[in-house]
Amino acid sequence: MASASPSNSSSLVHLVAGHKTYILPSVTLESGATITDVPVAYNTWGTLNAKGTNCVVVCHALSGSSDVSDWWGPLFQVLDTDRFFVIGFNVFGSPYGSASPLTLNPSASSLPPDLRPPCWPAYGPDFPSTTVRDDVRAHERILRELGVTRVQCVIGGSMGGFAALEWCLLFPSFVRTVIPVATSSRHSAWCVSWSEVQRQAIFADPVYDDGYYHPSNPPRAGLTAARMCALMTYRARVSTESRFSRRRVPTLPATRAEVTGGPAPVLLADAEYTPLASRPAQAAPKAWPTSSSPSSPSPSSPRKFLTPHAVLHSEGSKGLRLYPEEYEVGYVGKAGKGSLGGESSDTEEKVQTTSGEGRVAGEDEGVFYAQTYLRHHGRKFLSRFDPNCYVHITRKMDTHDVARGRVSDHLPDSERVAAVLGTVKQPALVIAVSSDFLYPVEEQEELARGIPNSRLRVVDSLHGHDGFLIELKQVNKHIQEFLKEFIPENDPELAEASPSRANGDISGGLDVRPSTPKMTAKV
Ligand SMILES: CC(=O)SCCNC(=O)CCNC(=O)[C@H](O)C(C)(C)COP(=O)(O)OP(=O)(O)OC[C@H]1O[C@@H](n2cnc3c(N)ncnc32)[C@H](O)[C@@H]1OP(=O)(O)O
Ligand SMILES: N[C@@H](CCO)C(=O)O
Repeated sequence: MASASPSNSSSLVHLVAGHKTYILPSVTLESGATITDVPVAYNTWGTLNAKGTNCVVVCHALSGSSDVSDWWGPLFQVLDTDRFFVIGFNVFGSPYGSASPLTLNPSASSLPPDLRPPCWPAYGPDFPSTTVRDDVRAHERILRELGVTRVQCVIGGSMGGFAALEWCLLFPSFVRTVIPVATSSRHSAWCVSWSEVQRQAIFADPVYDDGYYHPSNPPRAGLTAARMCALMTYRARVSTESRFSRRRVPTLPATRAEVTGGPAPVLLADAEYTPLASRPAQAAPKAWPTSSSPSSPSPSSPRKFLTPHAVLHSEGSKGLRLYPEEYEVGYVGKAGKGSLGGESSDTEEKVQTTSGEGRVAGEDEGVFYAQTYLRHHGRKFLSRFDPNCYVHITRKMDTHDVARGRVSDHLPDSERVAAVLGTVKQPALVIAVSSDFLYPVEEQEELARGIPNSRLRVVDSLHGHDGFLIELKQVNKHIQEFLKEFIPENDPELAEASPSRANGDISGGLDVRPSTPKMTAKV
C-alpha cells in the first residue's frame, strides 16, 4: 500500500516561524466526523507558571496563523511575557499547520492510481467541515495537556473574536476574562453574503474542479479575486478614497525608443491580466527604471514608469510586454496616436486593433492605483493561502452563532443572542472599530449590552474592519487598562509564578511531531 509521507504535504506551515505541532490522537467534530492523528500548530511566548495559571490565549482572524507576533506584534507591548504565558493556536482548515484540506489523506493514498482524485495525496474538498467550537474544544484539550489550569484572558479579533466568545461559553470556569475585538455574536446575513461572493469567485475558476485541483496547481485567478473582494470589506470607502482618489499609474512613455532607444512596448489589456505567480520568471533589462512609490507619482516626470518595481520584460518574438514585478498592470490597449506617441509601428497597430474599440476618453491613461492596490494584494495572497482552505474557513465563519444549539431557533435572533450572552460569566472588554462595515459598532454594542460584566471601547479609525490590526496604539491602550483592572500586578492567581515548563514544551511521552502528519477521517 502506498503511503504518503509528511514531506509530501503542501501545508504552508513553513511560513510560520517558531511554531510547534501537537498531535491530538482523535477529534470528533460537530459534524459527526471523527479524525485521527490530528495536527494542531501553535506558538508560545513566556513561561507557564508552576500552578499553570498565567496563560493568555490569542486567537487569529481568517488569514492569520499561530504566530501572533507576525500579525499582531505590537500586542506584546501590553502582554508582558515575563508575567504571562501567551499561546496562539492555528485553527482547523487553515494552511498554517493544523489539520486542513492540505493535510495528507491516507485513505486516498490507498486508492489505485487511476481512482485517485487530482488533489491526491491531500484531502482537498473531502476534508470534513469544522466549526469555531471544534477549534476551541481542541485547543482546550491541548492547554490541559500543557498543564494550563486557568486562562487569564482570551483575546481575539474578527474570527478570533468568535473563538474568544466560544471559549467563555464552552469553558466558563477555565477562562477568567475575555477581549472580543471587531467581531460579532453571529455571522450576520451581510457577512454570510460576502463570504458567498468570495467562494463563488473561487468556484468560478475552471481550475477549481470542485476543489479536487492539485495543491501545486490551485485556482489562482479565483483566489486572487476572492482576496480582492475580501480586502474591500476590510477597508472603508473613506480610506480608499483618501489613499487613491482617481489617481492613475502614469501613462507609459510615448515610445520605448524615447527612453531606451528600443522598440515600442506592446501593452496588455485588462482582459489579459493573469496573476504573475502563474508566469515564468523573467529577467528585467538593466536599463529600465525599476521602482518608485505608488503613492507619490511624480507628475513632473511623465515618461518614467512609476508603478512599484515595474519591469519591462522581453517576450521573445512578440516584442516587449510590460510586467511590473509586484503586480501586473492591465493597461488598456487603446494605443491611439498620443498614448503611444505618433509613431505608427506594426506593434501599435496590433494593439489598437485588438482592444481599441469601445473605449471612452481618458481610459488610455493607465490603470487606477485603486486597481493596482487590489491586484498587488490578490497576487500576494496566492503565495500564502490555499483556495480550499479559504472555502473551508469562510464556511466555518458562516456557522458562527453563539446561540446555535443553545437557544430555540424559533425566537428572534436578537433574543436568542441576548439569552446566551447573558450567561457569560467573564468580565469582558469589547472593542469596536468605528468604520468597520463588516462587524459594525452596533454588533459590538449588542455584545456589550448582552454580556453582564462588560465595557465597550470604540477605536477611532478610517481603515474599516482591519483597523483592529492597524490602530494598535488605541487597541493596546484599551487592553492595557482592562488587564490592569482585572488582572492587577499583585493578583493572587498569579502569585508564586515560578516557571515550570519553558515555552510550552511538553514532556511525558505526548506525541509532538514537527511536521504535518497523516490523518484519517471517518465521516
Ligand atoms: C504565515 C502568515 O503569513 S500569517 C500572517 C499574515 N496574515 C496576516 O497578517 C493577517 C492579518 N494582517 C493583515 O490583514 C494586514 O497585514 C494588515 C491589515 C495588518 C495590514 O495591511 P497591509 O497590507 O500591510 O497594509 P496596506 O493595506 O497599506 O497594504 C500595503 C501594501 O500594499 C502595497 N500598495 C499600496 N498601495 C498600492 C498601489 N496603489 N498599488 C500596488 N500596491 C500598493 C504596498 O506597497 C504594500 O505592499 P507590501 O505589503 O507587499 O509591502
Ligand atoms: N485582514 C485580516 C482580518 C480579516 O478579518 C485577515 O486577513 O485575516
